[in-house]
Amino acid sequence: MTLALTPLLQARALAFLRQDEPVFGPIDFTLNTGEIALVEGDNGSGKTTLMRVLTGMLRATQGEVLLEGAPFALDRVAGAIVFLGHQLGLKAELTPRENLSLAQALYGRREGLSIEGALRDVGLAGYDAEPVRRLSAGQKKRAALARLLILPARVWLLDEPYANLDRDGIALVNRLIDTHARRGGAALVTSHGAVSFAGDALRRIRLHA
Ligand SMILES: Nc1ncnc2c1ncn2[C@@H]1O[C@H](COP(=O)(O)OP(=O)(O)OP(=O)(O)O)[C@@H](O)[C@H]1O
Repeated sequence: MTLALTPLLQARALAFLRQDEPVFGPIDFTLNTGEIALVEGDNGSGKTTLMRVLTGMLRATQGEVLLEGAPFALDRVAGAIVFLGHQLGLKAELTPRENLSLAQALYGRREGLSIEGALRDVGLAGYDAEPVRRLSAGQKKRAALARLLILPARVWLLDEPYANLDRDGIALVNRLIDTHARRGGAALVTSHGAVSFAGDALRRIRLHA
């Protein structure tokens, strides 16, 4: 199937300043359906800050963000963007399965994949009834990856998604991103290494400290 190239996320002259000092930008980029962009930059160059601006956690100082062609609005973020950051957003006392049910209650449901299926895909079958606090760091990351799969949002913002993962887990992240892009989603990924997406859809956005 050939998907029409539709802009899912656009930044125009986007910049963030702290106490009048630029943290990043101004930058321009367009992320279309099926595209994967790698956000590169040294420690402190503003990669996480950019992610926070794109999820609405921080307000841009300059420029604008367009979400599916329309001006960024917080009430549209939940259905359109899913963020995987350093904080995984999992409730420690709930099991992975309960966490995923809660996420679907809040942010909607993607058709065609059950919670059990998603947990199986990320290698957590058998751990789905353990509270998250009893999982290893890599297993927690896998539970957070399963959340990407069961939500309808087409834009994935992944801040260091490879952290705490073994080789198999790193390959899993690459596979999930690649499949998501092929199905018409898009991903913006920060990483200090380990990126090897299949296909030639990878683009690069460079931030300077
Ligand atoms: N809450 C905060 N208050 C003040 N300054 C902050 C805050 N968070 C980040 N910064 C500063 O903003 C700059 C960019 O930080 P950011 O975390 O976005 O960088 P990064 O590119 O993600 O870095 P890394 O590669 O180390 O993860 C840094 O100089 C950092 O010290």
